[in-house]
Amino acid sequence: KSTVSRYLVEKGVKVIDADLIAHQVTEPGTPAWKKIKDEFGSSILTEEGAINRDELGKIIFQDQEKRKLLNRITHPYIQREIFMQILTAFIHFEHYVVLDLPLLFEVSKFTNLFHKIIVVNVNEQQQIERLNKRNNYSAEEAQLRISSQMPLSEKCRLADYVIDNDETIEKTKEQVDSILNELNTSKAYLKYRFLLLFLLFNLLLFIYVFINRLSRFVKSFQ
Ligand SMILES: CC(C)(COP(=O)(O)OP(=O)(O)OC[C@H]1O[C@@H](n2cnc3c(N)ncnc32)[C@H](O)[C@@H]1O)[C@@H](O)C(=O)NCCC(=O)NCCS
Ligand SMILES: Nc1ncnc2c1ncn2[C@@H]1O[C@H](COP(=O)(O)OP(=O)(O)OP(=O)(O)O)[C@@H](O)[C@H]1O
Repeated sequence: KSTVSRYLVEKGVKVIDADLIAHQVTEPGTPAWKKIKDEFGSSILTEEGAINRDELGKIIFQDQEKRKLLNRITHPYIQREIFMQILTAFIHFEHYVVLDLPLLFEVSKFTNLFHKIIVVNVNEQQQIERLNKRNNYSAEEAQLRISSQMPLSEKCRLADYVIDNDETIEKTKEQVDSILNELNTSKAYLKYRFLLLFLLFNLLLFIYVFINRLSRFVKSFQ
């Protein structure tokens, strides 16, 4: 996913990266950081007080309940930030945004809100080898991470587009280009814009009603 997202950014596409947001919302001193520290103890902190991501990863990828606990702590903050970035993109008249979401199918109930879903597919052997090369994970550690998610084959079945990332990055980029060409010609992204207009209208309506009620409340004391 990240390899495809980096290429999309090179092409000028607005990409919202859930992993990056997950790192940001768990910075030292954030509400999520405090909750993680309270629930998992200071043993998962570095000497500087930051989340020791390797240590926490070891815990949660071996223990489903602890992974669910971490998800319950972090996902509300991640989702809120994702929504804010979508709204910002809309206000900046972005035609569309790409959400880089590792757990779209596992945690999101709103897959139908997405105009198109793209899954980056790779065979499991490649996945393990690349994780080993990038993160120095053992085959077992890589397997634990892979098993913590929906099987890629299932995600491919649910996708509108599947990018086959088994071969060279150049071949992957060619597939991205053809999807972008198809997307840029489709008018269906209007669905996204309508939805955000609707959300913006409701937000403005809520603010108007709230101010109205507040002014009447204040007057009642005069
Ligand atoms: C466990 C943590 C500390 C490990 O950090 P680390 O820097 O090693 O990994 P990073 O955050 O870059 O994630 C790398 C990949 O791990 C996988 N992954 C991360 N969190 C999860 C999870 N809760 N469940 C399944 N897979 C996950 C995803 O494929 C992700 O792309 C971190 O992943 C985390 O805080 N996870 C909880 C928040 C989360 O669910 N993030 C996923 C995207 S929203
Ligand atoms: N086609 C490819 N050929 C060779 N290496 C690749 C290819 N695609 C990705 N890689 C490398 O494999 C590693 C994992 O790729 P990437 O970071 O894109 O995966 P990811 O889906 O974002 O993984 P995660 O879910 O763990 O964040 C990276 O080091 C990346 O450079």
